[in-house]
Amino acid sequence: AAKPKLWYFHGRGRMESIRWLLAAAGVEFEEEFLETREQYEKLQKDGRLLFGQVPLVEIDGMELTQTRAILSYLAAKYNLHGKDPKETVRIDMYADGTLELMLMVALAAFKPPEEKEESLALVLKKAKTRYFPVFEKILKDHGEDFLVGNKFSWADIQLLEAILTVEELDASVLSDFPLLKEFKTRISNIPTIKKFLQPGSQRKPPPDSHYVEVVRNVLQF
Ligand SMILES: CCCCC[C@H]1O[C@@H](O)C[C@@H]1SC[C@H](NC(=O)CC[C@H](N)C(=O)O)C(=O)NCC(=O)O
Repeated sequence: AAKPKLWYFHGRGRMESIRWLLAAAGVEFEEEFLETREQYEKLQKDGRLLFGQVPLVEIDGMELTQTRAILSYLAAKYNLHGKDPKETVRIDMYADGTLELMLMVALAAFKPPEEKEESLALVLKKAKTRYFPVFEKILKDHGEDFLVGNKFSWADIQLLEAILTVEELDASVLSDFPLLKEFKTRISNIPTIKKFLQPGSQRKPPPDSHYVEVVRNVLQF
């Protein structure tokens, strides 16, 4: 079967969680990077963007947009969702929370310097006081290796992405969360994830000014 093809900017943004999920599932994917307004307008003109927006993922003969919908489809397809609706809703709850935190980081890149610093400080505060304590307690309460059903799921992938992203803001952020530290080591050593964390993988770097400029130019905002 054809490899999934991802259409987005050459940066993290809303697509990075999709890259993480595919990589963790051991699925090879291709990428088309939007660099010009013309590319974006052609996707729109060709009717490939449901609401005129990217991420766009071509997979299984479909053209999928809406990040959460894409992630849910991929989680189900690659057996990274729950075994029943009760497990799936917990995975969705945990993933939704970490996705919100990731989006805050992504959007901060587009703010003027002082606002950006403020936003990232708020991300760190929320990670330390809202999100990470919740996940530390979940791991403590059920004493299992994974967040849900003692089986590796999309929620674990999202949490690792969030931990590594927040550590880029403050390397000591896990000092009060011993179980999250162990979780990070455990999940990072899963072979497909270990490979994605090596240099040269399709994982994208933090946003830089060039990336912000390209996105602004393509989306004209
Ligand atoms: C670091 C880059 C992430 C920040 C920039 C991204 O976040 C968004 O604010 C913009 C981009 S992503 C690009 C943006 N896509 C979305 O907003 C998708 C939202 C959708 N609900 C989803 O979940 O996929 C876009 O196509 N906009 C065109 C426009 O709406 O007319």
